[in-house]
Amino acid sequence: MNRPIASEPLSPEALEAALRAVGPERYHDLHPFHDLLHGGKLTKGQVQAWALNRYVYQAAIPRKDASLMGRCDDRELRREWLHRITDHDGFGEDKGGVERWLILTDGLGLDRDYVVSQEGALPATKFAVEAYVHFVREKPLLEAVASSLTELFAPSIHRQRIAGMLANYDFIDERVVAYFRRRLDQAPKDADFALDYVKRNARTVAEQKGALAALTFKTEVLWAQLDALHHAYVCGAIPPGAFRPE
Ligand SMILES: O=C(O)c1cc(C(=O)O)c2c(n1)C(=O)C(=O)c1cc(C(=O)O)[nH]c1-2
Repeated sequence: MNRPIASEPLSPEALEAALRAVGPERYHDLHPFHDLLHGGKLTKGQVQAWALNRYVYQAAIPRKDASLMGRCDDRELRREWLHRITDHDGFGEDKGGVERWLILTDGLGLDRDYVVSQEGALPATKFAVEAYVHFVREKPLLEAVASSLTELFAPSIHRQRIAGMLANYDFIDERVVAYFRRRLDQAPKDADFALDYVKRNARTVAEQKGALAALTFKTEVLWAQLDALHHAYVCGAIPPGAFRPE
């Protein structure tokens, strides 16, 4: 639950504490699908399904960041936000995070064109991811920034994933987990900047409630994707047209 905000705005420190408290209650590291994934309990086909669906999220991140920049009058914020797009799409020699994700799906034996086409992704994955892009495009800028704050909680799940998947699956190697190693450096810088921005700019009770609600919304975007994976690939209710492991 979000901490209730009374009639007085929180201090920046108390707001930070309230934002950080969302993670232990709602972040997707708590989802049972992640226990299965990191604990080596999935078949290769189920891991393929996760990677192929998660590609939809990866591919949308630079679009949502471009949306955010497209509506931002603050040059300093744009300067700081810009590298998020190149982190994923690449710049010059660096082919970027989307390419590293495709190295992961290549390593799992998935056909690149099929992954990139997103044809085999679950309906709920597409809806959840697109809801995030729309949220960032349409909500107040402060809430758009706050919705990225799940990244405060990402390094710990990336560390768990690297260690768990390397230890538990013979089809996972360093090349496949390179995406997550890179995020260990990138995510904390992004999250620190976004947190500082939210603390400086969420001054009224309404703005602080909006920031907390944005972060909660984002945890739901992530949770819904894992619910869909669990339903389809653990419970076995694969929707028509979605990827079917061999
Ligand atoms: O593997 C994960 O659990 C995870 C979570 C998140 C997140 O919390 O949104 C991101 C990422 N990874 C990630 O790799 C990434 O590039 C990323 C960007 C964003 C964002 O909202 O801008 N979240 C995340």
